[in-house]
Amino acid sequence: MRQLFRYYRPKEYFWLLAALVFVFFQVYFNLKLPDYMSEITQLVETEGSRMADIRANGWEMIKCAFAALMMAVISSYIVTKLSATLTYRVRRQLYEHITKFGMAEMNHFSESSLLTRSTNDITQIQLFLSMGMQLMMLAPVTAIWAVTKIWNKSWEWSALTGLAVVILLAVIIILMKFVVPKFKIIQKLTDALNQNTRENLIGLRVIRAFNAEAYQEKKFEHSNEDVTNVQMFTQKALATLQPIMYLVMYFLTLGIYLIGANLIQSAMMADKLSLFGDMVVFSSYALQIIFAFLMLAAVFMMMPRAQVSAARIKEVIDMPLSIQEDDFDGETDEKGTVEFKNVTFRYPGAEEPILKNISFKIKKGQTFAFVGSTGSGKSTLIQLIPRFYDVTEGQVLVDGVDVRSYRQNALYDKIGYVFQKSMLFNGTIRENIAIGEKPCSDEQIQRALKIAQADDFVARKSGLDTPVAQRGANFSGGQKQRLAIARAVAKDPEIYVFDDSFSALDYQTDAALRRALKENCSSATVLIVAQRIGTVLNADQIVVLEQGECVGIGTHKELMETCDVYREIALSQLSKEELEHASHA
Ligand SMILES: Nc1ncnc2c1ncn2[C@@H]1O[C@H](COP(=O)(O)OP(=O)(O)OP(=O)(O)O)[C@@H](O)[C@H]1O
Repeated sequence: MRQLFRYYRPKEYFWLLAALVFVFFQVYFNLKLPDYMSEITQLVETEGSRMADIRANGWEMIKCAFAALMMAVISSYIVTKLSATLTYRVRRQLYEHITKFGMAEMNHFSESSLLTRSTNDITQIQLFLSMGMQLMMLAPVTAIWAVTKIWNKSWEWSALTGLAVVILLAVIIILMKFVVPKFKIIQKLTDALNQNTRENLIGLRVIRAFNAEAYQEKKFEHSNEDVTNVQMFTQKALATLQPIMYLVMYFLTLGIYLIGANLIQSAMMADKLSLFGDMVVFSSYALQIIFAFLMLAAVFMMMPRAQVSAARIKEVIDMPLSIQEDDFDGETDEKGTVEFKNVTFRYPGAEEPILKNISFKIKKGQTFAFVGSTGSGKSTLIQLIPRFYDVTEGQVLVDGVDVRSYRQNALYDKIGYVFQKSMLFNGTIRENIAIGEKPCSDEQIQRALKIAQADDFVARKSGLDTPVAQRGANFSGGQKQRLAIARAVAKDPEIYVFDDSFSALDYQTDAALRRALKENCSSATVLIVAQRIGTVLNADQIVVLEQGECVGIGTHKELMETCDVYREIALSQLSKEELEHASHA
């Protein structure tokens, strides 16, 4: 929690100090009220008092109460503003750090946990700062001031007040012992609940199609019940605090009046009136002290929850980045080359390597295709080029330079990566295609759409201004793929990486798209991961992967003669005649 305060700038500490001064005056006015009460009581009890005096004291009381209210409003305003500023900055830093996360960090936390941490956990902190900071100032000032006011009155009254405070503290400590450990559990369970809700919403159509509502609902109910049970426990425990507090307060008032009655009875006639006034004042101050301790208790109740949240946020902010960028700006003599040198790769935490000792070099303008059975490591291999993961052994070089030496942006500038699952963002087609830092004119976008065979269906909709729903929900799978390809083309990169990006296209569109790419982007290097032999057989070189090992590199013709795995894949898709024909074409 303490570390959160480093997000404040020096001038904001001044505002904190100002809030403290306002709180100080608020307490001053609050604690002046019983003095006037005592004055009024004495005037009422004294024979021959003037009504005007009583009214004047009453008027002073109103002014004091109003002044205390004003001070409270101003200090709340300052504290609320300061807490909102701090949480804004924490949220921004959290977001900026998360955007630099590699896949390893994303897998470590999971998306839903990062979402909970960026929203719910930050709200906990904001709640604590806005309410807690105020109470933290108000409580000690009130308690200390009120104690000094009653210090020199009867010791019996003071002892009784002390006893009430001790009882309250004991109750609070016992409650905290039970409740605080549950806060950590609540945040963890909220993570799980969010994950469940998110999964259910994203997979709603699958759930319906498979009549799996009952099953998913049961899973959801389970998470929901877990959170509810723990929350019920904490709420029930905390709910006992209020009645106990009132009980202690009533007994304290009763005790003060009982002691007061005895004192008045045994006092001289002349002292009786002033003792009565003291009793009224004392009971007011004693209640203020009890309230102050309750406020502190509220702070201590809120603090552990906020501490848990702060620790969860800190865990993300302090997470070292597995991908540390270097400072090479990407200016190279060699252009458009990709080289793998004895690359071995193991996923973080996995025992077995997924890629074993892979080596090849792609020259500028060449097309390399990667084939192999599912799970053979094709996607993993190409993910090493933009450094989504770092190699375990060996080197990946782009334009002759190790990818680890690049500034991330400089490396990304060279690569147009089209993912296996096309990702479109809420907005328009124009915004989705001209998404990068480089400015992109409408002509460039239209050209990219044409190459990606997407111009027809975009024109049939509302052109570049066609709205795109979240995740591109208003487009078909093939349309989404074409838009994702157009996004890469508009970037005009040196190197294209297509991770099974033609799978949702029909054969005709697939062929037309590859032809258009060849005609318009002939100088670009292309890497294609594909399942269809038809997509890869015209590639300059085909790399065949089998369980993470490279079992063949060559042209379609060469591999048909030399590589059993390739021949098997090819023959499972096309007949001998078709393959013969394709090889000669
Ligand atoms: N994030 C990950 N963490 C751990 N293992 C992973 C991860 N992603 C993939 N794998 C494993 O790595 C292996 C290779 O997966 P990869 O996605 O590279 O295969 P692929 O050849 O592209 O398959 P497909 O053709 O089905 O897309 C698989 O066994 C998979 O289980």
